[in-house]
Amino acid sequence: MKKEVLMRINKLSKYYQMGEVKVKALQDITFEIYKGEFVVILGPSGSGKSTLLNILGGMDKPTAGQVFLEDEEITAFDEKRLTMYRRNKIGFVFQFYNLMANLTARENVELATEICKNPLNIDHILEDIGLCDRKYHFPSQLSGGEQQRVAIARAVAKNPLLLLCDEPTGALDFKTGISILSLLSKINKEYKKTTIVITHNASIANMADRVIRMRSGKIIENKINLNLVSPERIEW
Ligand SMILES: Nc1ncnc2c1ncn2[C@@H]1O[C@H](COP(=O)(O)OP(=O)(O)OP(=O)(O)O)[C@@H](O)[C@H]1O
Repeated sequence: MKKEVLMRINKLSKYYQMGEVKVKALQDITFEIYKGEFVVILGPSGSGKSTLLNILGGMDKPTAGQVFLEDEEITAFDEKRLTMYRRNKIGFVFQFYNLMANLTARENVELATEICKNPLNIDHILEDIGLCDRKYHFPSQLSGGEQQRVAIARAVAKNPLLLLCDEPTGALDFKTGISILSLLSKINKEYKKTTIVITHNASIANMADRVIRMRSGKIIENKINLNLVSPERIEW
């Protein structure tokens, strides 16, 4: 079956001028993301993962190069179109959940869906994600794993084309981390959401359809994972 390209990244570079020194956070990066894939972008601290994710998510602009989502060049968007892009096309999951402390779990998800075009049914997602009996709790009444589930529900409820996850298990213990990875895998398959996870944790790469390895702002490897391991069997 021919794979359809969802996102095309073409000769992307990002430089920061720090006084006399030019920091090359991304150097001439080119790759494609296919529809339905679960991709892990793996690299040590400082390799450029967050810089890349911020550009793919429309939160930052590159120094050079382009990013296309389907046929649209997002790197050519003005601020207004970037806002719509972030709102409607991308679901974000961060290491530290970023929930609103004064809203319940359900309200956190609801708030995100109120401003986007094609939201999914909130209660259905909360049930699917295992938060049915927790939806009227505030973040402070939830464990870290439960808070991350709310953050995932919030991202998925927007019905985005792409889920961007930045170290989604970084603040969690091993067992809870695995349950979050299982959930992301389920969302990828059942909701057919193309998913990119960035991490420095090499074990997580075992569950990816494709692994892109970065070092010093460059891609050093981009390969299909032939030994796919289910999240429940990952260890670190
Ligand atoms: N706003 C900025 N100004 C100057 N340099 C920056 C800025 N953001 C990132 N960098 C530099 O760009 C390089 C890549 O950083 P980036 O945060 O993308 O790496 P990373 O792989 O995500 O690291 P980590 O896993 O620690 O978050 C680093 O050398 C970093 O110091």
